Parts: sequence; structure tokens; C-alpha cells
Amino acid sequence: MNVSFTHASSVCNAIKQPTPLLSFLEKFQETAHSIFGDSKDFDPKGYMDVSLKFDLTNTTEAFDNMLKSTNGSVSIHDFEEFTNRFLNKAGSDLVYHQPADFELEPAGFLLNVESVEVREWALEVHSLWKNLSRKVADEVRENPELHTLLPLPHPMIIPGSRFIEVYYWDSYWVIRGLLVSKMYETAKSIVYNLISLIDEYGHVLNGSRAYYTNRSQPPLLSSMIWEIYNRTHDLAFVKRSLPALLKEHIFWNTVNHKVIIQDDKGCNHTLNRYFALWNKPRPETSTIDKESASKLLNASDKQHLYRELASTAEAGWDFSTRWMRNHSDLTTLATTSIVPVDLNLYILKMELDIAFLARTMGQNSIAEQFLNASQARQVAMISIFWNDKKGQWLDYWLTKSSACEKVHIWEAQNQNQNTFASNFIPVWNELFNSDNAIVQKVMKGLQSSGLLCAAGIATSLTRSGQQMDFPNGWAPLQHMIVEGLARSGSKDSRCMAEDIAVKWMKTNYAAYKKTGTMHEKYDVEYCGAVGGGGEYIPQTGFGWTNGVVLAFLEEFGWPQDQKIDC
Ligand SMILES: OC[C@H]1O[C@H](O[C@H]2O[C@H](CO)[C@@H](O)[C@H](O)[C@H]2O)[C@H](O)[C@@H](O)[C@@H]1O
Repeated sequence: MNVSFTHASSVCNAIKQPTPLLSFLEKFQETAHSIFGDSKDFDPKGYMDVSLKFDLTNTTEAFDNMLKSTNGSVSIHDFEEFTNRFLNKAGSDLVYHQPADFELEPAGFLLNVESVEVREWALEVHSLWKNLSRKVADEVRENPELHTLLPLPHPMIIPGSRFIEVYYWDSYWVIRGLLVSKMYETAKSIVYNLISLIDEYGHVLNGSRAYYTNRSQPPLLSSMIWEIYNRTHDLAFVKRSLPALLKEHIFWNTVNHKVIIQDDKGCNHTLNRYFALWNKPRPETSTIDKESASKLLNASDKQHLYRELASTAEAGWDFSTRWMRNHSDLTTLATTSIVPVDLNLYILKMELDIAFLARTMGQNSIAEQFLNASQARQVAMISIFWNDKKGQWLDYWLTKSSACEKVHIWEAQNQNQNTFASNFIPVWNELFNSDNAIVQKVMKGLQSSGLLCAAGIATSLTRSGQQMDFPNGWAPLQHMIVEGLARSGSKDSRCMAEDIAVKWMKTNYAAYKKTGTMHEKYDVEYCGAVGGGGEYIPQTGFGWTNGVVLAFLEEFGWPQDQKIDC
């Protein structure tokens, strides 16, 4: 993918261009849409995940001939004939991989879970890693131009359902689960894959597909590396990982993603935002994005919306009223105008992790540099986001998004007063959860936020129908808040954490008992219970939901086994 710039002198509005393969497959997807319409079963991503049997020139020629001979209105029969003759099915370029470090019951597995039934469940969840394990078929490496799947060099764990490639932030919770399962080599191979993306593209992609090269996702690579090192003490692994983290830090701190805000005391703070290098429909949802933009009349408004859609996907929160000026209108997405709390916490964590890993490798000046960066960001997060009255960190809305070089002047009214789970994410990190005064305020803030539900923490209070809004509660977000509260050192915050985790686990366990398998989305009436994104999935569960179940069981055990008296 080539990078081109709208203004030669600035990378402020950098965009990437689709490859010829992506352009062809988008045409293929659109034709399918014109035949099958907006039925529930029409998944545009499926049309981008096929691979070519012959080279693109011949395939395109055959496709164009079919369109010409039918005056553009293709019958199902002709379409299917073309598909079968020229394309391989989505997913056929991945092969099953038996993870070498998988054991039916690893030594020392969840020793704190004593209940026989719950251990059975935990072992079932553990065994799902086998079903989600894949490697890229050799033919992808031999002929990468025929595939949207990127030729990752190592075995991987996919989320499941329609997500048959590696995803960036999902991988963090997959790795947390793999570590509970003692599958250290599988965990490392996921990291090595993500590093290979940094080597090739300069950043970790949203996912391992050619259509995801225009954006990243919440940056949790350093957290994955830290967790693996913490269990394995593998210095060779850290040595290989550190240069990639330094490169990733640069990606997040170049013009598009960087924002300078002057606080009410006149101090300038550098923070970050999501900003995709794209102003076209996301290829994997092209028909949907075009439909969303169809209400807009001029081309530049459409381009603006497309960038906002892709930037929201970079946030991992696609979609939520969190990013919308008008909560009932997706075309008012304004993600690039928001300085998000969670992104800045992830980057602060990246800076702390780099400092720690560099110190471990004896690279003291790098360690010093990143420690200073994390301290500056901690000050910035308090000045710009912290709202003492609410006990929450609030996203900051910029008045002008695209003016990259501008210094924005902080105004209290620009803190978004709406409540989202992300307003509590900073408590995940020790810089914030080691301060008891903050933890007490955060607990009160969470208690009165309205987000605490029967089955966990809801992501927002607005019932908009968007994936990341009420009543859904996302496993990964809950995990970070709960883990931060549990590790703060205060007994009452640990008890609060345990209460939330147990409610969430019990809902998952009930679903397992009812259906005999792990699930992704049990039932929306269980507010806070959704794992994130899909429907009930037999045999695989969903990658990060499985990871959170195992991580929670390790941290808290099961109610009847608990040792803490709350
Ligand atoms: O197909 C549309 C979108 O799908 C992905 O987003 C959702 O699933 C991901 C995998 O579990 C998850 O990481 C993300 O948070 C979900 O919103 C993809 O990441 C999007 O970029 C894509 O457009």
C-alpha cells in the first residue's frame, strides 16, 4: 500500500490507497450485495476474505465480461458459477494447527478453583484454544497477491466466528488466557506475528488482512510482552520485542495521532487520538459504509465520514454514541475530534512497559527516557481528563479536529460528561490504582455511574442499538477495570472487583450449563454480559471472552472457594 499525502508538506491528512486486489473484491462484494440485498445473512466481509484461483488480470477480465454480457444485472446462477470457477472460499487459506504446548490438563492449572464442576468448565474453556488455533497456508506465502490474508509467519489464535484472522487488541486477552493455560510458546508466537506486522508496516494492524493496513487498534502489544515476560523470564524474547515496541511508539506519536493541549495553567500536554490513514469505505464493510454515507451530499463530507468510521474501528469501539455528536445519527461520528482516555492509558502503559523492559536489558538511557514520557503523560491525563467530582476520567473533545499542528486550549466544557466504561480504564494501571484517594473516588464514581449491571459492567448508558452501547458489556473492558480494582491494595476495592467478576462469570457459567458450550453473546437482557461482537458460538467460544474467563478464575477462584471475606 502506498502512502500519499493531501498536502505535500504535511503528513496530517495522510491516506493510503487500496491495492488492486482490494478494489476488485469490493466490486465483487457490491455485485453480491446487488443480488442478495440487505438480508441478515449478507456479510460483506465474507466477500473480501476469499482468495483468487488465477491471477487478478484474468479474474477481473472474466468478472467484467460477466457484467457486460448481463448488462450488469447478474443472476445468482452466473454469480455462483463465476465464484466457484475463480475464487477459493473464505478461510480456505488458513489451516488447522495443533498447538505443541497444549496439554489436556496442564500441571498447576487453576489450583485455586476447587469446585469440580467449575474446574470442568475451566478445562472446557482451556480446550477451546485448540479449536481456535490456525496457521497461514503455504500458498499464501507463495502467492501473496492472490490473498487478502497476510502471510503471518507463526501459528496464531483467531477470535472465532466471522473473525478468521488475528486481531490486535483481542490478542491481549487471548494471551492472558493462554498464560493461564501454560501455553507460553503459543503466546509468544502471537507476539512474533504482531512484530512481523510492525516490521512490514511500521505498526500493528487492526487485523492480519490487507484491508486492515490503514489503521491499528488499541495498542496493547507492550502489555502482551510484559505479561509473557512476567511468567517466563525469557530475555531472548524481550530482546527481540523491544525494538518493535520502540517503532510502535513512534507510530502513535507522529502527527496524525498526536494532539497538543494547553491546560488552564498554561502548560502544554501531548496526548493521542485515533486517526485512520483512510478516507474511503472500509473495504470489509464497503456496502454498509456507502449506505451510511448515502445521506451525505458532497464528496468531501463522505470522505470525512469514511475516515471517522475507520478511525472508530481503530479505537476497537465500532460503534458507540461515545464518538457521535448526535446519538441517533452515525454520520455525526467525530472520533478524530476526541482525545480518548483509554488510548492514552494504553500508551502510558506502553511507555512504562518499555522503560521496564529496557531496564531489564540494561538499556538504561531508553528506560529513563520512557519513564519520563510516562510521567509526563500521567500529569497530562490528570490535567486534561480527570474529573474529581465524578471520580472518572472524561474524554476530551477538540474544537477543531483536523488542525494537526494547532495547540488546543483546554476548556472544562469540552470534557465529555457522558459515562462510558472507558472513563474507568485508568484504574487498570498502578500509577493510578496505587493512589488510595483516587481509588476511593473511582469506586464511588463507578457505584453511582449506572454502569453496574446484573451481569457486569455496561459499556455506556445510551441504548442506541450500536454494538458498544447499553446494555452490552464487553469482556475486555470489564477485565481491565476489575483487575485494576482488585490489585489496588485496598480490601474494599478488591471486594468490589470480585463482586463484578463473579456476576460476570456466573452469567457465562449459566450459559455454558444451558448450552453445553462457551458463548459469545448469551442474552442482551443480561446487562453487561456480552463478550463483544458475535452470537452464540458452539465449539469455539470467542477468543477474548475465553481469555477473560480464565484470567478471572485465576485471579478470584470461584465463589465457594474464595478466601477473602468481603
Ligand atoms: O467487520 C467489521 C469490523 O470488525 C472488527 O471489529 C469487531 O471485532 C473485532 C474482533 O473481535 C474487535 O477487535 C473489534 O473491537 C470489534 O468492533 C474489526 O476490528 C473492525 O475494524 C471491522 O471494521
